[in-house]
Amino acid sequence: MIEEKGILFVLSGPSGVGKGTVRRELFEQDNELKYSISMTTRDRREGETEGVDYFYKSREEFEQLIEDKQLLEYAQFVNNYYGTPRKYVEETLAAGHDVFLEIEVQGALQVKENFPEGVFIFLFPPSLEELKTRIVSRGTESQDLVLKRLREARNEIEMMDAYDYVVVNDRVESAVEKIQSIIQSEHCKRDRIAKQYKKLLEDEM
Ligand SMILES: Nc1ncnc2c1ncn2[C@@H]1O[C@H](COP(=O)(O)OP(=O)(O)OP(=O)(O)O)[C@@H](O)[C@H]1O
Ligand SMILES: Nc1nc2c(ncn2[C@@H]2O[C@H](COP(=O)(O)O)[C@@H](O)[C@H]2O)c(=O)[nH]1
Repeated sequence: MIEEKGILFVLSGPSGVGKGTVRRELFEQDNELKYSISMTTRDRREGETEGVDYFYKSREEFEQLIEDKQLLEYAQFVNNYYGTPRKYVEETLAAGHDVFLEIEVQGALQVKENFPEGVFIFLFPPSLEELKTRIVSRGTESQDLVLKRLREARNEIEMMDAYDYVVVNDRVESAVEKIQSIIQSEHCKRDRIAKQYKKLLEDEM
């Protein structure tokens, strides 16, 4: 019997490129995908909700999660920890659902080691100038943190080659459309492989 596991999709990209915006729009349109809510030690922003945007943890709680191996991956990004709960991802994939992670690059590379069959998508800004405009106009970070995030952006962009797909977030709708096409084509690809595998098994019997 062929296992019908879900597909793991990972979206990364520099801070402020629009990952959250694109992901929320994608989820408005696709109710089959499951979003993995991350853990973080960063302070809750105005308008964010515990258990919707993140699970907010103290540094001690987060370090305990690391020690207990409850995280699939984790990273320190501009003074805070961020991590993906292992149990949710493994159980949801095993139940046959696709899981969507929105995480930074160091974490995505860890996921790739454990899930090389995952689909890795890098969201790219139309320009570095526009990236700066977006992160500044969001108005959630101090000037100092904006600068740190922009510095990190350059390192993240250098890792873009490790991804399967690069999508430019010029307009939200067109970025969402491109990601939907990627999801559909990955399903077609896996269906085709599963059929070939099934036929191979039948021929052998
Ligand atoms: N295609 C777009 N055109 C113009 N503005 C956009 C676009 N996509 C997102 N934005 C705006 O850019 C800002 C940053 O977007 P968002 O918070 O989604 O980025 P992010 O990549 O999730 O950032 P972070 O990694 O810091 O959480 C927001 O104010 C959002 O409204
Ligand atoms: N490695 C991980 N990175 C994560 C995770 N959840 C979110 N993130 C990324 O962190 C930065 C900053 O996020 P912000 O909400 O403070 O703006 C951004 O790139 C997120 O995608 C995670 O579980 N692991």
